[in-house]
Amino acid sequence: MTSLTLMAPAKLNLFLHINARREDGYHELETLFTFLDFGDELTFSLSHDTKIHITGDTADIPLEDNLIYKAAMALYPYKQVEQGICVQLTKKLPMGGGVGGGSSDAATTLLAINQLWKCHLSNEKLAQLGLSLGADVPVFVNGKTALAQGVGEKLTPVTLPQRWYCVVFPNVHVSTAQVFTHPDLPRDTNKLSQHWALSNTRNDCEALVKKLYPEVEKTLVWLLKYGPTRMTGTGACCFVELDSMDAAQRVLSSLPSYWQGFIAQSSNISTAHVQLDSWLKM
Ligand SMILES: C[C@](O)(CO)[C@H](O)COP(=O)(O)OP(=O)(O)OC[C@H]1O[C@@H](n2ccc(N)nc2=O)[C@H](O)[C@@H]1O
Ligand SMILES: Nc1ncnc2c1ncn2[C@@H]1O[C@H](COP(=O)(O)OP(=O)(O)OP(=O)(O)O)[C@@H](O)[C@H]1O
Repeated sequence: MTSLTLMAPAKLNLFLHINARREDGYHELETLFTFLDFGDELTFSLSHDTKIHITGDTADIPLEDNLIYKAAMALYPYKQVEQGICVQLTKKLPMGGGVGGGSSDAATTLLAINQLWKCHLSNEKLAQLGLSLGADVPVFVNGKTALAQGVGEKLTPVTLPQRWYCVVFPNVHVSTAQVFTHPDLPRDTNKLSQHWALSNTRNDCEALVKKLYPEVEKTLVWLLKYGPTRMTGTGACCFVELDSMDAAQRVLSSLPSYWQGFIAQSSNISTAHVQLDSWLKM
């Protein structure tokens, strides 16, 4: 088989605690990742030459900066076939939105090309290669709901109840590096590895991002009418947790037209992995 279509699902950080800043500037954190059944769509096919081609919704990202390209390049030394790869991207996740779109695209690319180029690398090796592309890539490669520690690479799988979410993108782009280098970011939350309820946790970036981007605060205040609310990652997306698809749909229907949003159900296994398993059984 020479082609494969997989989702690159969104993630939510159900909480994000920052425990310390390391010598290299990266932060020790504890965060609970869940996957959503909504994401970008990527179709991979072997190319007629030896190059890496990306078509579709590539926005204005230069080819060499695209995380899909970087992921393909990371696998290039392990390639066991002559051909290169064509990747057709349908982007549904807001870029720099805190839902991990770029990292998820990179992880899905590693999983797919590992098969098409017959690299035969384990998921552990793919996660290790992925970590150099972004702190969130390993959790997407691993594909299981997890508590992440370290800089995001030490993963402990956890099983969470499936819930519905309405995710809102407030139309502001938050730079992850700006948040992590800001002097006002709290960096001394104590480690916590149980009592993960939304009510017992927080996102340590939220107060700072609300201050820097009032639109994020406005979004959180609006969502709070409907249920427990939080920002994901370093923002700007915010989510509300709901009991049913109908409840999530009601929130989305009332969304002011100047914001974008989507609804999705959480899952303990990433859709990319479910799809890859079915492809392998074909
Ligand atoms: C905060 C999270 O969104 C939680 O899911 C991620 O850990 C960020 O993941 P990401 O966007 O893939 O992050 P990277 O591309 O690896 O890093 C972007 C920037 O964030 C900062 N960064 C990131 C992760 C981390 N544990 N500590 C950091 O200080 C660094 O300044 C880095 O230059
Ligand atoms: N395929 C890609 N899709 C999205 N962004 C990409 C891609 N390739 C490179 N990038 C760059 O990576 C940056 C971060 O993208 P991403 O969507 O992962 O951010 P994010 O949702 O904030 O992630 P995180 O929560 O991991 O910080 C973008 O601003 C963009 O310039």
